[in-house]
Amino acid sequence: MKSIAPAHLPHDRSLGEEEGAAIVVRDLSKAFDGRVVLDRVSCTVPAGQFVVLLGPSGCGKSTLFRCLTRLVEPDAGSVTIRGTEVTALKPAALEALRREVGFVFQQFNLVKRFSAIDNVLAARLATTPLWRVLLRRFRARDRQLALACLDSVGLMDQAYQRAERLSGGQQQRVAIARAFAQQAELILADEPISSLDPESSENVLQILQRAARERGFSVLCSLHQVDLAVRYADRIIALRQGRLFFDGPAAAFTPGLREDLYRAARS
Ligand SMILES: Nc1ncnc2c1ncn2[C@@H]1O[C@H](COP(=O)(O)OP(=O)(O)OP(=O)(O)O)[C@@H](O)[C@H]1O
Repeated sequence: MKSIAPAHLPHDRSLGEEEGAAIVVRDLSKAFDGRVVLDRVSCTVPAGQFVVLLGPSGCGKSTLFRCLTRLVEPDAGSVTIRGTEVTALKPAALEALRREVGFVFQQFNLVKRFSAIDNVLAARLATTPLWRVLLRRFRARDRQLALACLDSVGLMDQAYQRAERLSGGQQQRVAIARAFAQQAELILADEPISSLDPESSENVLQILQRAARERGFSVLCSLHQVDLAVRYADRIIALRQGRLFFDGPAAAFTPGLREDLYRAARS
């Protein structure tokens, strides 16, 4: 890995900032086959903020995402989610923690032949007795919650439509409604708009931004679209060649920094 300049950190990261944070990453490192992909990355996702993770292709964004819930095991460093040190958890506790995180993926991960509402109800599986799942007899309160979540992403009128009949943007909104229905308060969205058209992309980002501003969710979302990141995010974390390049308010991510971030990848 090439040597690069130190990270741009507009704030001094104080312990105060980490207190009550949704995610605290400390000195996280990961190598694949001896090649360093994350190199002592430290960053913070404050509670109740919409944070966008940026960086050139191959800089380690997905690896960082996966390390957060140990879908990929980091080699060193720590991750703390809402006060729990994820990197110290035993398997059962790790499973329980993962159920408390709403995941949104690029490929939506819906059951295509199920209706929108049944896909959202999948978020309630962990707390629903098996017989109810098998007979698709979800509790009335779970159905009400699922409908409210679909309403909050503008899809109440599509609740009984099969997922496969919805547009890509609508399917991604169902996936977000499913994350809301988990009542997880932390959403990890890995490139959620990469297969969407511009209008649907903005729609999805508005929903994630509102989830933070109006509902107090903490959202970490990786994107390739810097313009959209600057417009929608409260905070930006940027990686370059596996190292932290920037961690601060979106307003402090200047055009010069943006140019540096992507120029390094081209050189
Ligand atoms: N399981 C793996 N085994 C070996 N190498 C891997 C593995 N996962 C990722 N890598 C490598 O790690 C580097 C970082 O990959 P990662 O997917 O984290 O980057 P990214 O920033 O998310 O890229 P993109 O924006 O293109 O999705 C890449 O060089 C990739 O080839």
